[in-house]
Amino acid sequence: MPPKKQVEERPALLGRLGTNLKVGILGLPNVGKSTFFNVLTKSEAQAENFPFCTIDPNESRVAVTDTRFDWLVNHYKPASKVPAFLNVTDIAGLVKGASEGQGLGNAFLSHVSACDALFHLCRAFDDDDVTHVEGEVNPIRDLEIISDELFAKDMQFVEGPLDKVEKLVTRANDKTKKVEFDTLARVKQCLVEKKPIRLEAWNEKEVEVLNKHLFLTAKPIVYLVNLSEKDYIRKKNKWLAKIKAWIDLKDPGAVLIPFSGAFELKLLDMPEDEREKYLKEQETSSNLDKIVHTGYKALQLEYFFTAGEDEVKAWTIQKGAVAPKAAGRIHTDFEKGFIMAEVMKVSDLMELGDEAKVKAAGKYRQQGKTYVVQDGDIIFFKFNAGAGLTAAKKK
Ligand SMILES: Nc1ncnc2c1ncn2[C@@H]1O[C@H](COP(=O)(O)OP(=O)(O)OP(=O)(O)O)[C@@H](O)[C@H]1O
Ligand SMILES: [Mg+2]
Repeated sequence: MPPKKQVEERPALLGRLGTNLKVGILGLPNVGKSTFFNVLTKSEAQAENFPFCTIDPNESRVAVTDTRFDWLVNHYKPASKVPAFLNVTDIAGLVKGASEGQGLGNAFLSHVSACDALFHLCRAFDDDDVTHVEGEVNPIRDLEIISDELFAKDMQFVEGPLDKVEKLVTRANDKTKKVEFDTLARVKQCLVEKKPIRLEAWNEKEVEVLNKHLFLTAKPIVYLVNLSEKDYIRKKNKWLAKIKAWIDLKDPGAVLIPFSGAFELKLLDMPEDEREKYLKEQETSSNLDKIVHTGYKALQLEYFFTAGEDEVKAWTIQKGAVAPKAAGRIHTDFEKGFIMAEVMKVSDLMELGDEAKVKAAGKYRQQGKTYVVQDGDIIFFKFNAGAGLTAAKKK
């Protein structure tokens, strides 16, 4: 007998389609979420020492720093420069029982649902003046509380659709719903086992089903630990190793980044020269850039550049986007009339010094419709705008 045809295991992206994705800040009340949001996005959301200070979500965006972008700006000296941005949402604190309506309950969870990845912020700083809703500081317990609420909410989400599709498959013998039924049944099994949906391997058809539901435990998480300034500078805190062990066990592969709201607030208030002197003295640096990069990556976003004397710009795309899709970011006509993409790597340009040398080295390539755009490509699109061949102006 010939071997059974295997289901194609192509990696497919879990989550919403599009480039306007956002990271939400998740955590118990009063752990420093708004403080983090403010120092990150230079905003002035209310961040005071009382639980449920934030009720409605605050949204802002922060530029993604990139030395390659800076190099291009320095090289082309363009009239306009536009980096990539990370969209960030500060959400209300979640408490034990939120999935049953405690605290802000379901309103809160719908704010989480509207985000595509999460910064899970937990508190590891001691300060008797800052109220902890659970009494004393214990980030492991806090991580468990939040994680349990997300599992509980997903269980509520899956039960209705699973029930409905189960009836169609088992009673009405509707074969077209089989994949949906199997997928949702596996979702339920994951939740029973307390395995986040994001950790399970799904094929493309299953991902399609999952993306209709956008479960909370399907969203990637970056763990941030809010430390006192002193602990952040000395890179020591009694909870860090325990938190790392918890993540390795419950969410293997996820990233942990230490952070300090108090330290970042202090930096923000300093004039630049003073800040530099202080950082040198303390032999430390801010982790905000690293957090932004990690959040952007968690959203499965990347960018290509267009670069010229008019403009240097980073265009956000979803990982794995093919050239016409990327062209469509600039203008829908670029996608519709796509002919080819002329591509060079920013690393080649930086290494060789200018475009002519990149061309001479054979590293300026023409790519067709199936080309998967790579992070850091510099692209010049050619497209047909109906009345004949037009080259997209280098912007
Ligand atoms: N690393 C830190 N060390 C000491 N105090 C901090 C630190 N980070 C934040 N705080 C303080 O903790 C208090 C609560 O902060 P914040 O309002 O940012 O929390 P929140 O998580 O947004 O709360 P809520 O859920 O109520 O909106 C504030 O007084 C803030 O200054
Ligand atoms: Mg807040």
